[in-house]
Amino acid sequence: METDEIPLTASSSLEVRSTPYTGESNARGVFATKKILRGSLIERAHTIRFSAEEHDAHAMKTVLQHYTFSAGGGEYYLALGIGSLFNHRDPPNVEFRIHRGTQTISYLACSDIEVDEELCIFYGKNLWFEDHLAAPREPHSASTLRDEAKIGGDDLPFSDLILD
Ligand SMILES: C[S@@+](CC[C@H](N)C(=O)[O-])C[C@H]1O[C@@H](n2cnc3c(N)ncnc32)[C@H](O)[C@@H]1O
Repeated sequence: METDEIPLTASSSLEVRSTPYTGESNARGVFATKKILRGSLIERAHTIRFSAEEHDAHAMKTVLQHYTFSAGGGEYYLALGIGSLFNHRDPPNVEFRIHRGTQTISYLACSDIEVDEELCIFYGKNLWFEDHLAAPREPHSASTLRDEAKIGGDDLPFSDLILD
């Protein structure tokens, strides 16, 4: 197989595509190539875990600060593979959970996802970029799955996590 024929992900239902709207030089996002049903496990990413000291002294001074999941309690996780490529949307169509024991992060569909739809997680309310996927808010919208499941606080970069 020629190099340019090798797909950017080996998954049969996901594809990494260019997302110029995010404004980075090599902007990417994760898209569905098949319909994904609510509740489906999309990905289980292995991670690199590091401490608050390592985060504050090193990671937060680099681009890694935009990729790091904070689990509270001085723990930070960098997801490997496509786990670091989900863009932000509120409301999201993907929820994530950090599994401390296995140092993994799982990503689950929290709504049905159509072919060619981008898969997005919720980063939290304090964003460090202009949100190009922001949807106009209903004044009295019903709570989402995320609101019901929320455990983290808004002081965390990613406040939508569920720990085990
Ligand atoms: C964890 S990375 C996501 C993957 C990233 N797009 C890439 O290609 O490496 C987070 C970065 O993606 C961009 N991003 C994510 N969601 C976005 C959104 N809704 N609107 C604009 N930029 C977004 C921001 O630049 C943010 O710092």
